[in-house]
Amino acid sequence: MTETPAPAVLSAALVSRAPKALLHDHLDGGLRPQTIIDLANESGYAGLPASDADALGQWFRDSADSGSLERYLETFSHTVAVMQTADQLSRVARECAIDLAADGVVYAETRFAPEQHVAGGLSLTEVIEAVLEGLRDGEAEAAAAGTPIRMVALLTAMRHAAKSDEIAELAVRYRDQGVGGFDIAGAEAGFPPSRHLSAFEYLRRENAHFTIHAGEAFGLPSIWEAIQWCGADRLGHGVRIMDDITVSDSDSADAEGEGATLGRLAAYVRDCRIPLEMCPTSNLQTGAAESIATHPISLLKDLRFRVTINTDNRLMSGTSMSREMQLLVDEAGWTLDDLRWATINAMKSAFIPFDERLAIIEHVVKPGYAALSAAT
Ligand SMILES: O=c1[nH]cnc2c1ncn2[C@H]1C[C@H](O)[C@@H](CO)O1
Ligand SMILES: [Zn+2]
Repeated sequence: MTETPAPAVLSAALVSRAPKALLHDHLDGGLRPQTIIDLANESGYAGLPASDADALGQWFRDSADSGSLERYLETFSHTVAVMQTADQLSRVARECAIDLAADGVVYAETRFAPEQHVAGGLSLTEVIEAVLEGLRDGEAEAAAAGTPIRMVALLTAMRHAAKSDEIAELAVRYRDQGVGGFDIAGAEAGFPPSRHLSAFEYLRRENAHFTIHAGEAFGLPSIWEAIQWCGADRLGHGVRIMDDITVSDSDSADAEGEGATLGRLAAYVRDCRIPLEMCPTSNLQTGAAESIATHPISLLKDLRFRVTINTDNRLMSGTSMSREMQLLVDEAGWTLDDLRWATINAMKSAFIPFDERLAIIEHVVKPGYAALSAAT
């Protein structure tokens, strides 16, 4: 993005200090392995594939590394199994806020599907309230530790199920209490966004925000429906927008994206500044991309799409915001200016009011990057 030469190396220490904004992180995909073990022991869940934290973490990473979204999603049965009481949900949410803050994340939206957490007898509202309480506790602890973070929850409906109307209503009911918006997730092929049209129409009537997982395991029709039928504010992943971009020969798009031609849908996404919640490591695991070096995120950055960097599932991908950023620096040549740009993109696209977004950009993100630039 910049004309100035990139520093030779952006060290891990420097990247970890950079302020970060995270729009796409699943609460049930980010548990600490030791917490899963603790909660399984306390609740009597006997289904874990390993009893030692390191081995369990490795099991999640390996099992999620299958090249298939459907198989990737199977690993969530273990995390969801230990998120069925209010205490369990609050603990996971509190630790999510603390872990993200310790990684330099200053603003995060974490998403979860309330309907997956009622097997232990909780109501949907009890699930939501337990998560919100944990997020508030985590924010307070992070602030006390000198790493303030603003946490927002997104409510997800599972796209194969039929709860989206109810979950959308809850997203509206809790919007002034820490819920920023709505999402649909789960297997994409065979479950187009338009299945949940009534939920999206309701949210639009209510002036509420939503994002849709689209263009991850399925291509342009899914992205097109998400935007043009459903009216999504943002795209979860959206990596397959590449199917509507022609690069004249594979190496010819230069650092400004010259040499690339956009189809109508890609042009619309760029023209309307529709944010892309991109999750590089997750895409390698589900087969949506081949390598970090060739991941579409870099071409989309050069073409000035509204690109953001995200973790998706920190447990399944063994990742963090710092790691995702560092991979882009080391393997795709991203600079500190690029990281700053993507962070501001994310803040501009956040599901909090405009004045609050601006305050974080002006008072946290820009000064943070200025201090890092001065240090390089
Ligand atoms: O990357 C993803 N694509 C589609 N669905 C996903 C992805 N990561 C997690 N999920 C699902 C599994 C979780 O149980 C659910 C709610 O967070 O969302
Ligand atoms: Zn996701």
